[in-house]
Amino acid sequence: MNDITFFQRFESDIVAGRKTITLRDASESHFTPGQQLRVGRYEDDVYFCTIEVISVAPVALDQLTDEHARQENMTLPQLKEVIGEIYPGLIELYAIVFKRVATA
Ligand SMILES: CC(=O)Nc1ccn([C@H]2C[C@H](O)[C@@H](CO)O2)c(=O)n1
Repeated sequence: MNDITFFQRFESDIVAGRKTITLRDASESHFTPGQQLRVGRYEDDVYFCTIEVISVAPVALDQLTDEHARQENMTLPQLKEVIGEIYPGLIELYAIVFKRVATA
């Protein structure tokens, strides 16, 4: 059983440590620092790594910076486009900072 999923297209960035943050809605804001999460692919729920949560903090869409984008391994326009596709109309997000601690 996985604790969180990511779209398959982000798997290689997470495993390589290039993606160290994810922006989620309130339904996934309950994770706590120090918690280790089994990570699966959204499309098939296949486990691919374990991450440790470093921090969870609210962030508004218009407060996103180039630093958030860098941690996502994207540009800021790319990040805002992705968020708009996943969470249309959502303004209040939660930034989950993490590190990968194990791979499948
Ligand atoms: C079900 C669901 O919401 N799955 C998600 C949500 C977000 N992501 C990724 C996409 C971006 O890189 C960031 C910011 O939302 O997190 C995801 O992979 N899967």
